[in-house]
Amino acid sequence: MSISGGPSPVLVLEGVTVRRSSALLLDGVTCRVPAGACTMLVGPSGAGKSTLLRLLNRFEEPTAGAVSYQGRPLPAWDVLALRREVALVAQRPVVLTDRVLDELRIGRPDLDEDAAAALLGRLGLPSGAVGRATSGLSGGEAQRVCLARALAVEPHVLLVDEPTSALDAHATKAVERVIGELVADGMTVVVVSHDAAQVRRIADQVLVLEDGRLIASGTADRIASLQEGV
Ligand SMILES: Nc1ncnc2c1ncn2[C@@H]1O[C@H](COP(=O)(O)OP(=O)(O)OP(=O)(O)O)[C@@H](O)[C@H]1O
Repeated sequence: MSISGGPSPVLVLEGVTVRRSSALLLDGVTCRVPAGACTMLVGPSGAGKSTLLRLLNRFEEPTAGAVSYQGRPLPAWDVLALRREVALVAQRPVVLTDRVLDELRIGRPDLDEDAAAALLGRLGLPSGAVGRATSGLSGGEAQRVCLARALAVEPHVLLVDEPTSALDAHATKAVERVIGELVADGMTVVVVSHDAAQVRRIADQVLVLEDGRLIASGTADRIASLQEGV
């Protein structure tokens, strides 16, 4: 149970600052990511959203402050073990193998073809996608293959950076539905989004970043009313 009595935080940031060269990417951010909920990171371009997301599985290191997962500071975790539990899907899809099935087996070599096809189908990809060459995937297809690759490992926490930025409305709906199902099944999901309507549809908690600082947090309704000046 958390100190505040709300849902237990699975990830905690305390006074996190990230400085690269002379740039201040994050400036003293303190926040909690509750377990089994969808937390969304919003804010203008360059606000530090991707940087914050990447801190959560040690693709970035803080210059000051600390991040902990399950009550343990991240440096106390074996980094590969951490990344199996806390999976990140980057904004730009990067495929590493020649075939979609091989891609989904990178972190889960025993994944059978039917399970892989079912996972892709949940994300709105057509049957047959599992047998395709990765070289012919569109940006939106590659984005979903990368999401499926992360889900194949069955992480406890899923970090996704603008997962629907290259998708049409139909595919966006499929991805949002899957995120909702994962959260209903107890997964913790953190999503970076620029889509205010999407935030209202799927966020349990919203963290608003601006110029590297956390300027507001709360439910989607609370954040919407703050932004409307109500
Ligand atoms: N290695 C780096 N060195 C210097 N500046 C950097 C570095 N990495 C990122 N930045 C800058 O830090 C700021 C925050 O970047 P970040 O990618 O976290 O923002 P963001 O909120 O995710 O933006 P967007 O919505 O455009 O994806 C940006 O101004 C970016 O140019």
